[in-house]
This record gives sequence, C-alpha cells and structure tokens, in this order.
Amino acid sequence: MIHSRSKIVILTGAGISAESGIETFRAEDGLWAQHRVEDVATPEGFARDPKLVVDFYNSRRAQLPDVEPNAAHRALARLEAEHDGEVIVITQNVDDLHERGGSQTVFHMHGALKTALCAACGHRWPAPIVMAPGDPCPSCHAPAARPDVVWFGEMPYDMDLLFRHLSEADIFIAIGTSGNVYPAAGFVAEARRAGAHTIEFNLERSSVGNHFEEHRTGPASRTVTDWVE
Ligand SMILES: CC(C)NC(=O)[C@H](Cc1c[nH]c2ccccc12)NC(=O)[C@H](CCCC/N=C(/NCCC(=O)O)S[C@H]1O[C@H](COP(=O)(O)OP(=O)(O)OC[C@H]2O[C@@H](n3cnc4c(N)ncnc43)[C@H](O)[C@@H]2O)[C@@H](O)[C@H]1O)NC(=O)OCc1ccccc1
Repeated sequence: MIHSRSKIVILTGAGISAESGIETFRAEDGLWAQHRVEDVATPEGFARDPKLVVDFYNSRRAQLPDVEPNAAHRALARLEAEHDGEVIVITQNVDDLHERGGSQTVFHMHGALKTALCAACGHRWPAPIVMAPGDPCPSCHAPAARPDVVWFGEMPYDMDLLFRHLSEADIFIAIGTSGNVYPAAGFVAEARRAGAHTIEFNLERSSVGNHFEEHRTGPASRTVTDWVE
C-alpha cells in the first residue's frame, strides 16, 4: 500500500494527546463535561463573558509545560523524517505536542494555545501564560486580544490549502478523533474521493468509521508506532 513516494495526509484529534495526560473532549470527565461548549468555545460565549473564556484557555495553556509528546507523536515525526513522499499533519488539537514530538509540517486547523490573536487587525503574537480580556495588541494597540483558537461557527484555518492536500493524498489516516466536528469529520470522504487509501486509528469506531477501509484499534502510542515501524 505505501510506496516510497506516497503522499500521506494525517488528521489528528484529542485522542493522540490523551496518553500525554491532556483530557479529550467527549470522555466522561472530558472538557465538554466540565464546561458548556456554548460558554467557552463560541464567539457569542466570548462576547458574553470574556474572562470565563480566556481563563478556560489560560488553564489549558498552563498545563502544556507539564505534559510531553508520546510515542504516537514521535512516530509521526520519524515517518516525516524517513519517508521520501510528503507527510502532512493536520491537527484539530490546540496543544503543541506534534511540534515538540519533532513534526515539521503541522497545520493547526482549530488554532493554537501558544499564540494570541488580535480580533481587530488579525495580528498574532506569542500568548502570555495568563492572557486577560482586552490585552492590547502589540501591533495596532487595540484592546482586542483573544485566544487564537477557532470557535464553533468560525471558519477553520487554511481550509483551501487543506482541501488541496486532501485532493492529492495517496494515504489518509485519522488518529484519535471521534468524527463529530465538521469540516474535519468530512476529510475522509474528501480523501476517498481523491482515491486515497484510508485508515482509522482509534480505541473504537468513530462516528465516520464506516468511511475508512482499514481500522487499527487500540491506544495510538502502540498502533501508530507499529504502523510506522
Ligand atoms: C458539534 C458539531 C455538530 N458542530 C460542528 O461541527 C460545527 C457546525 C457544523 C459545520 N458543518 C457542519 C455539518 C454538519 C453538522 C454541523 C456542522 N462546526 C463548526 O462550527 C466549525 C468549527 C469547529 C471548530 C470548533 N473548535 C474546536 N476546537 C478549538 C477550540 C478548543 O479546542 O477549545 S473543536 C474541538 O472539538 C473537537 C473534539 O473532537 P476530537 O478531537 O475528535 O476529540 P473527542 O474527545 O471528541 O474524541 C476523542 C477520540 O479519541 C479517541 N481516543 C481517546 N484516547 C485514545 C488513545 N489513547 N488512542 C487512540 N484514540 C483515542 C476516542 O475514542 C475518541 O474517538 C476537535 O475538533 C477540537 O478541536 N466551523 C465551521 O463549520 O465553519 C463554517 C465552515 C463550513 C464549511 C467549511 C468550512 C467552514
């Protein structure tokens, strides 16, 4: 299936970071069990209570120094280093574990905790550990700092580029994602349309599991490492 110059496009979700100690969203004690999505991950929630939202992301950003990339992150970095063809990681995760695991080509389609975004001019800068609502933008000085994450109802980042990569994929794999959030959940169908071979890595079948030709069931740290070896 994998010939030396295959283009491999990889979509990851919260499940790839679970074994590093970062909660997933839909687990019993997951993030969405502790917080109402509407309150912390929508533009309306931010307008209603910016402090609640900024503190939600401050707490997740403060956790990053206490967690490490796991074997699945490192295996993807090895694949990118050793494979002759293109290896593209598209992540829904806002953590920095792919980069710390050694991956070079990573698209954060839902944003990143480590950067701040100016809602007025679009400027980005390294996020302070503790961001406060109304922090001034270092470029336009407007009091318009916000977390650099894509909230529900907002357009994910780099969509045109991502659809191009999907249309060129020879192999499409999804790791640790439940397939409930769009447009990411629709990527497997896009890749299949382009003729890619599709593999799902998860503890269980996702909501779009029937779109995948192959399933590798188990913890990503083992299944991804075995697949890359
Ligand atoms: C809930 C859902 C119904 N709603 C949506 O999808 C909405 C609306 C919508 C759009 N199109 C639709 C079509 C149909 C229905 C609804 C929609 N989508 C949007 O609003 C998106 C924006 C969505 C982004 C929201 N922001 C996030 N994150 C950033 C913030 C933050 O992080 O706080 S979403 C956030 O939740 C999602 C969580 O999902 P997962 O990562 O999969 O995590 P989950 O916990 O669910 O699952 C973990 C999985 O791992 C597995 N696992 C666990 N441990 C392991 C392990 N150890 N090993 C392996 N696997 C493991 C588990 O079994 C499980 O399967 C991720 O995307 C994550 O980024 N914007 C948009 O559509 O704009 C317009 C548009 C339209 C077309 C084209 C372009 C634009």
